[in-house]
Amino acid sequence: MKIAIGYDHVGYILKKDIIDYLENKNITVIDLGATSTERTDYPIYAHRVACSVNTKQADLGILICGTGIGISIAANKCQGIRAVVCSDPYSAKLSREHNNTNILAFGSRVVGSELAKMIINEWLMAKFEGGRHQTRINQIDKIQKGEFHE
Ligand SMILES: O=C(CO)[C@H](O)[C@H](O)COP(=O)(O)O
Repeated sequence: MKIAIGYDHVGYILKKDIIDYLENKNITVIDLGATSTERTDYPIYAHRVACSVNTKQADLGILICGTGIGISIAANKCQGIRAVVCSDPYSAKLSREHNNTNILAFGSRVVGSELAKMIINEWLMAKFEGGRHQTRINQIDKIQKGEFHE
């Protein structure tokens, strides 16, 4: 399993704990920055991680900014990306089971390291259920392509 991770200057604070956690699970981490706590712009890293997932260089992506909001909004602008911002493990689990999310985002100003790890663990353990949920994902894909009709 390969996971691409991206974060801005605020997410930088949490990134080492998260990368260590993933590597301890024998996951290959593709670190796409940022490179320091110097102020930067989160869409850059959202785009890098989304491209890594879309080109299948990574199986999944993780994004961190201050709240997880901006970086997940940016990722969701990329075709084929279903990014979720989570601050609780239950939502993370359901986001995979029902929504087949391929990017998990969270905020380093919202969750601490231990809660972030619990969220990641639930997200990674969960499996997409398909069936009626696939129908809805197909509808989302069509909305993204401007091809959706009721
Ligand atoms: O959470 C974020 C986006 O949703 C950013 O991390 C946050 O907006 C950065 O703010 P600042 O430039 O003031 O440090």
